[in-house]
Amino acid sequence: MTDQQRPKSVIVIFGATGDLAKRKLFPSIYRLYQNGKISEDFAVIGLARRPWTNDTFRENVEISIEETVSPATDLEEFSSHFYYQSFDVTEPSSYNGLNELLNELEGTYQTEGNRIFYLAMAPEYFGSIANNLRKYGLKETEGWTRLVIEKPFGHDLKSAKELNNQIREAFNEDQIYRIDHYLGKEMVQNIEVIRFANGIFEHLWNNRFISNIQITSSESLGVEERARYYDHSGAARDMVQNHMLQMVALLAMEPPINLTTDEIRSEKIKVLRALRNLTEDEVDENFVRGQYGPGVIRRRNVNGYREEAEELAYSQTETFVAGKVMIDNYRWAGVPFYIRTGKRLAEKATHIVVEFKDIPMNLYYEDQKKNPNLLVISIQPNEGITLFLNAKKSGHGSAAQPIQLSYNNEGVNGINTPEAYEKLLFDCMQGDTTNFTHWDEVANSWEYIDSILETWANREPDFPNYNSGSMGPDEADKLLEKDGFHWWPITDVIK
Ligand SMILES: NC(=O)C1=CN([C@@H]2O[C@H](COP(=O)(O)OP(=O)(O)OC[C@H]3O[C@@H](n4cnc5c(N)ncnc54)[C@H](OP(=O)(O)O)[C@@H]3O)[C@@H](O)[C@H]2O)C=CC1
Ligand SMILES: O=C1O[C@H](COP(=O)(O)O)[C@@H](O)[C@H](O)[C@H]1O
Repeated sequence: MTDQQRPKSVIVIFGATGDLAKRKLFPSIYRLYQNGKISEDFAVIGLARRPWTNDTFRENVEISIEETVSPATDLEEFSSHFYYQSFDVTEPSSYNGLNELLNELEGTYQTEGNRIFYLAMAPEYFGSIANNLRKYGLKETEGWTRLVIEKPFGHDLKSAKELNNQIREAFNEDQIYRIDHYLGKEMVQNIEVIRFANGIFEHLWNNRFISNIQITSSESLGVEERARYYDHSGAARDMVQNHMLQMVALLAMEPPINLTTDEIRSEKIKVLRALRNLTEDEVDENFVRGQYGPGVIRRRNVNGYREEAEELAYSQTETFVAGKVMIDNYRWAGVPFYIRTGKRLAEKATHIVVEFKDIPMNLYYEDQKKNPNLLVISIQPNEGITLFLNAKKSGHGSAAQPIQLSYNNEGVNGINTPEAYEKLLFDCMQGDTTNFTHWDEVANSWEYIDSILETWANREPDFPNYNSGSMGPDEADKLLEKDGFHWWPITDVIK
């Protein structure tokens, strides 16, 4: 990439003293810089209320990178591109000051007027920030302007629509980048390639050959420092409405006619529109929620959710969701997509298991034990694909045994690395919205989740109902047992 081709811009981070900026955004920008993916002509403006100076900000940026990226070199030179402005988003006069700083930096760095506004703040501010950016002329530039919005995008369909209307008054859809960091994960992006670049899978990828699909995203961490946000959200809003349903969409979509953003998004939207909305009884039947109690994780005693912070003492918020998602279309009629996600589970891992239907008669297993073929897509911590087949047991006789064909994607990224954010920030700078969610995806996902949340709001949960260190409440296992299936173990098959 020549310097001319590298994206140039000023990145304005609202909420630059916060957790997301520290853990994901600064390290991502650094990795782009380190790998020569952004031009030397870049600047970052950090905004938040606390009275930091440029020096304090740069020191914090350097610390965050030292903690997350290795090796970290040239940190001083890198952090000299970072500027801080004490800024209260609720105070309109702040925006004039920001405009001045932007103009000044655009003179110092040849960023061609390109601006990214990254909203790494509580969602209640998103609408008014977008509006003020327009009102105070910050969008008027010779280059492009893009708005990156963190999740959660609304609290339900109604609030998401209101928020979207507010943002759309100031920005066009093609300027809005609604981030879902799962779409930046290497193996999530690989789902499309595995499906559409392999004849052997695509022919079998339907209700005639697949019995069920399981998606597990388990976390061993608890709520950590985010109790205020999380208790207002819960696992259904925090993980299912976005990351889990995005994975369902990628697994279930039809092949797009080409790889353009519009065609890919349009196929995903069709899947989300085909999700079977549930009646109250169906929610009871097909969805399970849980909240963690105390327990042991890797030989360490951990608190229950209600003991994590004072304000959680009587919380009714779910930290676990398992569900059976049905897609009412020609390809998937009758195939359950089981999803499962939760905090304080036995381990941190995200896996997809595609279980193929069994052969009509099994000649090779004396005990008639069934070993269906499985395709496992390992998303994290290790990345890869494993195909479980049956093959002859060595030696005499014709008995069969399960074997695995594995591909280990060498670029292991580990947990909690900025890698997904790095890719998405780069896409944003290139103007590529493919791996960001379109409003129609957000709206259809909310419509599905709303019916579940409305049912739950009318039921008193019996919490806590799973021990930390387990894989969630027993009901989550029963959900599959009723259909004659079971969760395949999440233990990483890719070593
Ligand atoms: N942290 C994470 O892992 C993830 C976060 N997100 C989303 O990212 C966003 C940010 O989350 P996170 O970083 O964890 O939140 P934090 O609470 O850590 O940070 C919030 C930031 O907003 C600033 N802020 C608060 N009020 C104002 C105000 N009136 N004017 C200006 N700045 C203000 C705070 O700084 P100050 O107090 O100095 O003003 C701080 O920098 C949220 O939407 C969250 O849902 C999404 C996925 C993961
Ligand atoms: O968006 C979120 O995702 C994280 C899990 O992300 P991962 O990349 O570590 O799998 C989750 O912890 C957090 O609660 C949620 O807001």
